[in-house]
Amino acid sequence: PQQPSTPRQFHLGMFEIGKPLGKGKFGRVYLARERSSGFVCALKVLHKTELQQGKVEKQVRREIEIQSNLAHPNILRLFGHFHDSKRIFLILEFAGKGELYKHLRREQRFPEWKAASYVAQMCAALKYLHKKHVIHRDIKPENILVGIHGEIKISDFGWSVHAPNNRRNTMCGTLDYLPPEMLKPGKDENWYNEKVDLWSLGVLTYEFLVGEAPFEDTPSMTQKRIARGEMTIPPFVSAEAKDLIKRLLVLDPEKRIPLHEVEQHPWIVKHCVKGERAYNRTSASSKE
Ligand SMILES: CC(=O)N[C@H]1CCN(c2c(Cl)cnc3[nH]c(-c4cn(C)nc4C)nc23)C1
Repeated sequence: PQQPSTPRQFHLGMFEIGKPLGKGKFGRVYLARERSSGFVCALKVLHKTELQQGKVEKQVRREIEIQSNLAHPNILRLFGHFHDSKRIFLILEFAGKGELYKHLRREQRFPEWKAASYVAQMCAALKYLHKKHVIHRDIKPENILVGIHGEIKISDFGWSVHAPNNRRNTMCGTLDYLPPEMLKPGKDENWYNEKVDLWSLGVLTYEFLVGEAPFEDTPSMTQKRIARGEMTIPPFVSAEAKDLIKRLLVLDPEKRIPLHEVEQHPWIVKHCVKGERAYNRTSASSKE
């Protein structure tokens, strides 16, 4: 009988392991090729002992559960997972142009057309996530990869949760992207919703255009500046881009510009030429 296209069970012997692609907090990622189909992927290897020591097994289980059920061009696919006695293996989509933050550091900052294109793609991905009541909660350049055609893909769902979330979470890593409502732990449980990703999208937009995060400072100063929404946008940033950043970096989560308005924002529309306008432009130029 015909072998099913996506076998239920994966195991290490099915893969030819290639060069190391890099390492995350708890695992290394290798280029890999599935022997029978020749399919190229990224194999993330997590060591069970490290996960136990880091008390992140639940987080990894959640990352697997959430990312396995997502299928969107701007979200890195998790095709499957398997484990042996010592390790857990995640079969991930391979992003041909690697980590976005490396491109950002190399280019210092992105031209407005490129930043707007990336923000529009982030919008599409976040709309898809929020429709499924998934909050990513860790949107930053380090968690975004670039596909072979220059499209961006959100990766690392280690911090994502199903909304509404009212669990106490200890944060690690940079504070730069945390929204104010996640900084001041409420008397009751930490209550926040999808709108935390809107704040992070604002920080990301700023960092794409300026080359550094808006509240970057010492950790204690960063917390203060986030809580007060204290940031300055340099004069080389266009008025439209400044307007969008200001509408996303709003202290009150309910007052942040919603995703469908972000994608209609003049700065996004101006730079993300839709099909027909692009067509008219090329047909017009061919008449010249
Ligand atoms: C937190 C984390 O896992 N970070 C990275 C490591 C590599 N990894 C990749 C993952 Cl998970 C998927 N695809 C990748 N492609 C690359 C890459 C491509 N080039 C040309 N250079 C690199 C590097 N890396 C990946 C995710």
